[in-house]
Amino acid sequence: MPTSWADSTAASENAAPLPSVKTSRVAHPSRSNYVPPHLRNHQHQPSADPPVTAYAAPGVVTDRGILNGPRGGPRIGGGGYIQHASIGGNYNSHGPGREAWNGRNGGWNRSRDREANPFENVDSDQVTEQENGGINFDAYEDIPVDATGSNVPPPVSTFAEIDLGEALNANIQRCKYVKPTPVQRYAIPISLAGRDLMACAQTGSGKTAAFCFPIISGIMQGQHVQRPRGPRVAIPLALILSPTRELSVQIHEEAKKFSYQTGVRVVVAYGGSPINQQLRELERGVDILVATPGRLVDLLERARVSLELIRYLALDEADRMLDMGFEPQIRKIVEQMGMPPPGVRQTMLFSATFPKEIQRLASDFLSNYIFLTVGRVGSSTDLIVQRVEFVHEADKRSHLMDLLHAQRENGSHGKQALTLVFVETKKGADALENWLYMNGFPATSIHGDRSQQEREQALRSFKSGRTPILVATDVAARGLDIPHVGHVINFDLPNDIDDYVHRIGRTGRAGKTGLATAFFNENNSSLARSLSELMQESNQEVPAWLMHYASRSYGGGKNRRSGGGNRFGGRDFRREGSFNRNAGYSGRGYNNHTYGGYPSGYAAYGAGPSYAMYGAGPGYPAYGAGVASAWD
Ligand SMILES: Nc1ncnc2c1ncn2[C@@H]1O[C@H](COP(=O)(O)OP(=O)(O)OP(=O)(O)O)[C@@H](O)[C@H]1O
Repeated sequence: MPTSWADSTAASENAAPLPSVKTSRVAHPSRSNYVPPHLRNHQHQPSADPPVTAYAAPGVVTDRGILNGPRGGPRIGGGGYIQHASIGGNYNSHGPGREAWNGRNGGWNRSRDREANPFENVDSDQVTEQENGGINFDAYEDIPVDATGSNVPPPVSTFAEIDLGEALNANIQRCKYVKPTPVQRYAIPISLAGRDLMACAQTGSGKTAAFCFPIISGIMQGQHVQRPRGPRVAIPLALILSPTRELSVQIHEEAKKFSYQTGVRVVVAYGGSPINQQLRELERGVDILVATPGRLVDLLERARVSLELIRYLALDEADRMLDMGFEPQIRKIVEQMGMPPPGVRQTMLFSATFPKEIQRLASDFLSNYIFLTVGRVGSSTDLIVQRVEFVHEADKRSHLMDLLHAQRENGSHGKQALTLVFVETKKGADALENWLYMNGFPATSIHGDRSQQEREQALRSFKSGRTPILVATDVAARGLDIPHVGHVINFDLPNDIDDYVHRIGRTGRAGKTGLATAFFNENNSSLARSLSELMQESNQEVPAWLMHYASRSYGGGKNRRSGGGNRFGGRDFRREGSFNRNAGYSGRGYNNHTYGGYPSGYAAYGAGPSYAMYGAGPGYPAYGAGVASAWD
């Protein structure tokens, strides 16, 4: 377990063993005040978020109100964030061509629109934290990095080494990003060189900026074709797709920060919220469209968006996007709606997990791409302390209660430390939220049966700390970057180990430490092997009983880790002899660069022998051509 990157404040909430449990239970709230979940949404007035409520406040708080609190307490309603809109200053134009296409075409009508300053809303705790140290990059120095493909552009060590444009650099500073994270160091130069990319890097390691920066910079500096001015058709230059609405909202917020005063306009479109509002935003011009697939297909079918000038396509959580549920929609968007083909557009796929079969599907969307892994593919970060406890189904609730009481008594659930509890089903989420409430724990929930308004409200309430427990289905498993999540509890374990990786990745982000607890029982036997492998790879203590289960289990069809072994290296599926789609992928010119713990100065590039190994870090053996990956 390495030292924490950043999070000295979280020291109390991570590695220390959970203390002895429960003493007293909180008195049940008065039933007369109890409002069941399905009715809670209808009785509140919009208001701004009140101050964070102490965890054991006398009133039990849900995301929609204090249910048994004192009279006159803060009312909680469905209102949005308070917007402190201010006027954006000059729109800097960078590089030739920017004015040419923006002023007259599909771009932003600057004279009419004033750009709100997205940095004015940044929560002050976050800023202070970042100013006080941000990421401890020392923890990254020996992270193994592997890049396969032809002529891999060299990485950078600082943002200053790359020409991202003055306005974007100013925003990077406003974000307090002092230097690029490892995935950014490699991915940004690759993308700026115009190359397609499939990138796999650990949760919370800064992938959003890794694909946003090159897109924004490219649009700022690019000579783009003039966009015809259709009456009502939006013609973006870049499309960023993500699997969930909340993640699209988050990417949009991030991208707006990065593109502040660059002249690049970012719009978001996602399901469950009024389409008319989104259409109005689109009509005002769009350079980068962030969207969920379903809503985008709707907009395309209404002919309100055209993809014919897409220059950049990014798929966040790309493996999820190409997994069974989404693949047909993604294929439709990418292959059948007029988007320029691979090689004409630039395509970037990012995730923390990339199963081999998904890589194969994804390669249809890419041209001569580079496969980049930063850290071990599909691994969790070592900064998350993982515990697995054997808990029978019938004992789960009381065990959860014990954990929460212990947290409370230890003061590790302070003002901002949040707990995310994953369950398998939507009904299960409602039931557990309810039960927590009945036991005096302020909780809210997020799942697919709640309205979008309720989902967003729940997330706000959780982020603000007003309801510091969020019960969630997998809808919250991927991508969400919620500061101060100190503990992720897998009340129900997922069936797929990759889902586990994403779930626990909601803590231990951006260099901070975190704690993940899983309740395991016979029903999870098929996960035992992949879970124990994952834990071993992340230097976690694996209980003997789990090893025992693992030795009896053959892995499930969905547990792609089955096979064991150290999986670093050899995971670009093109390395396997069977892949024959494009002769260029094998043999000459297809090189492998492994940078095991090299902080800078990557000497060898280009025409080395195929699968050459550069600076392999200790413990990360090189896999040559034809060596099977651990997924086999
Ligand atoms: N260069 C940087 N310096 C400091 N902080 C950074 C830097 N890059 C990103 N961050 C911060 O790190 C956090 C995690 O970033 P991000 O959400 O992009 O992670 P991710 O890799 O996409 O995670 P996930 O796999 O869960 O989607 C964010 O709060 C982001 O602001």
